[in-house]
Amino acid sequence: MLDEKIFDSREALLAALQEDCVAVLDEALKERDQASFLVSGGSSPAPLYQRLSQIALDWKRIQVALVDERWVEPGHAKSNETFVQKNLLQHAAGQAPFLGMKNSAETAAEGLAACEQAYQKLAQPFDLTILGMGPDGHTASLFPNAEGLEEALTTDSLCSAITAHQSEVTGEYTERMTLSLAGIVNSCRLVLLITGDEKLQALRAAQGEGPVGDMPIRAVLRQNKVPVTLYWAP
Ligand SMILES: O=C(O)[C@H](O)[C@@H](O)[C@H](O)[C@H](O)COP(=O)(O)O
Repeated sequence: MLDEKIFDSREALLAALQEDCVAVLDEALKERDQASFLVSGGSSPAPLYQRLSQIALDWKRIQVALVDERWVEPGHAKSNETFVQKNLLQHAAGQAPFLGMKNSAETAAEGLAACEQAYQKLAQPFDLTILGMGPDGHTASLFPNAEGLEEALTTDSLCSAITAHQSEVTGEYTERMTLSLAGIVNSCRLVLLITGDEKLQALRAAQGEGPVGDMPIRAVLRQNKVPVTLYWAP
């Protein structure tokens, strides 16, 4: 079941989503010592993170962690860790403890056990997870028919290693670490943040019939464990 919040502009979407994120995190901090906030990379969430970074939340009690990562070193232009450091972990949010996915292993598959061990220490279930979606129907780094996708959709672990088929969407960085489906639904709230008509059309296609493998976002849309809220603007 997808709760849809449709906005006339990205500005209106960002204002509403910022407010909703703050409310969820604030509420979590009232109930527990530590909250956990799982964040995707990509271009869509950048303005949201920039807004949230300025908000006076009790960030030192909010564990920020990645939804997925390209298997590149921090500092690399395509590193989600660097993207989150630059866009979210600034100003007030600079106090937040951060957990990335990239470690010293040669490959994501070799780094999986250490990543899993670290992620198991996060406050669970995650209080809020921000997901994006590509026009190919991927979310996190669950890419269509990727190597490791079947495992990522069935494992009980929080994390999975994926090798995507190279496409315009993946670019050359096809080796990924990602939350598994179990990791994604190990959240109290899921936000799906997409903009533009192309992605809305892709979402509508994903809501139709068809194999999860072709559009992995379908696994998130078809589960009924965690509420998913769509935030969309043109
Ligand atoms: O590592 C990544 O790129 C993201 O985690 C990925 O899953 C992203 O959410 C989608 O690709 C949408 O990205 P855009 O918002 O840039 O379209």
